[in-house]
Amino acid sequence: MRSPKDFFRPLAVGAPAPVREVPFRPSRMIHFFDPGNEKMAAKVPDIAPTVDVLLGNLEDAVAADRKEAARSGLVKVAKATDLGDTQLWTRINSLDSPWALDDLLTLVTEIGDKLDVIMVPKVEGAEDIHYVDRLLAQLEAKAGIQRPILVHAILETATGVANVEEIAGASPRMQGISLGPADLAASRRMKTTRVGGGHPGYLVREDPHGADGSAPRATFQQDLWHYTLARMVDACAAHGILPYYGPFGDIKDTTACEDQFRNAFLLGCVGAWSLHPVQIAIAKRVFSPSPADVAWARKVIDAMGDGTGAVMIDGKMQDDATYKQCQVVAQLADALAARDPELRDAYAAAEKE
Ligand SMILES: CCC(=O)SCCNC(=O)CCNC(=O)[C@H](O)C(C)(C)COP(=O)(O)OP(=O)(O)OC[C@H]1O[C@@H](n2cnc3c(N)ncnc32)[C@H](O)[C@@H]1OP(=O)(O)O
Ligand SMILES: O=CC(=O)O
Ligand SMILES: [Mg+2]
Repeated sequence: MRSPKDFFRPLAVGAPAPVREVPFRPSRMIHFFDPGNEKMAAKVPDIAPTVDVLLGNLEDAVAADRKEAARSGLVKVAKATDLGDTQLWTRINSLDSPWALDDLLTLVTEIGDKLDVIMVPKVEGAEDIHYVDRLLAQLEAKAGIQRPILVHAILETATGVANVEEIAGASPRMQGISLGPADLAASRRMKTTRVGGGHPGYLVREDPHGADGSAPRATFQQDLWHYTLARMVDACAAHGILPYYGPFGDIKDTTACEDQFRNAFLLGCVGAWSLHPVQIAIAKRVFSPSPADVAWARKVIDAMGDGTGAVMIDGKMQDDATYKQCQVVAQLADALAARDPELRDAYAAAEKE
């Protein structure tokens, strides 16, 4: 572990100074595309303005013989496209793969000034982040990059979950963590073959009831991911970085996708991955607080003055804690409204009601 005194020193001579606070930029959906797939890459100029984050994926879902095409495709897209204020991220290959080193060498030297965040898969502990941290500093110095590229970890191994707190605090570059339910299920030897979401077998059953205890008993499906997500949210909040739900693989089941995303939103996540264009609008809807909730939050903030004491609003007690809850909602709304004029108008209209 670096001494707290040295934590914010660049890790290579000539590298930019680390950030002291993770900038909060809207990232309701991290939209995955395969930069080596010409059809998908051609859609980037149209998709970019509709998403908060565009991510060129180099890892899983890109076949081994297409890894180099994906890497060079991302360089091409980044150089050719003006993304405006949409962030550009990449997911590199895992650190034990034959491709990760070249991913970092190529991307930082060729398009490091355009990349906001590098997503690192299968992070197991702080040592993985330390490795990427130092290498990025060396490459940033070599390429003359002026602002540090941030790092995002995927939580998708049992060891990673066991070490999530140290991962979250491993470097000032840490921007956030996403839950990776597919690899995590495999790593834990869970018996689901789905990418995220629930499972009909993971349930609790109502107690026996009726005259002889034989009445039909309701079952309630439970959330397989609740424990990990909650633990990840706490680790992120404790270290001032951002938590995300990851992929939902049943593209056709837009209802269950929305439910899973909403659980994550309510629990503290700021966004989720969109794997297909149909998931973009779902993430946008879910990870933007509703106009009614924003109007309520502002009403409480106004009524609470300096935030101390207690007041009643519409029969509900408000005090310092609810004031802080409402500030979370209002601050998120302000950040999203600054990026999204439609949302800004919806929030303004709801406040007038
Ligand atoms: C499991 C753990 C993980 O690691 S998840 C992250 C890794 N996986 C990914 O990144 C998957 C990304 N998504 C995809 O590859 C595709 O969406 C998959 C799921 C294969 C479905 O593709 P396909 O069968 O073409 O769907 P479709 O016919 O409904 O597509 C309609 C048009 O939309 C396009 N499209 C599809 N996905 C994207 C995308 N992510 N970004 C941009 N465009 C996309 C398709 O190319 C298709 O275009 P067109 O109408 O034929 O011109
Ligand atoms: O990479 C994501 C996952 O779920 O695995
Ligand atoms: Mg994975």
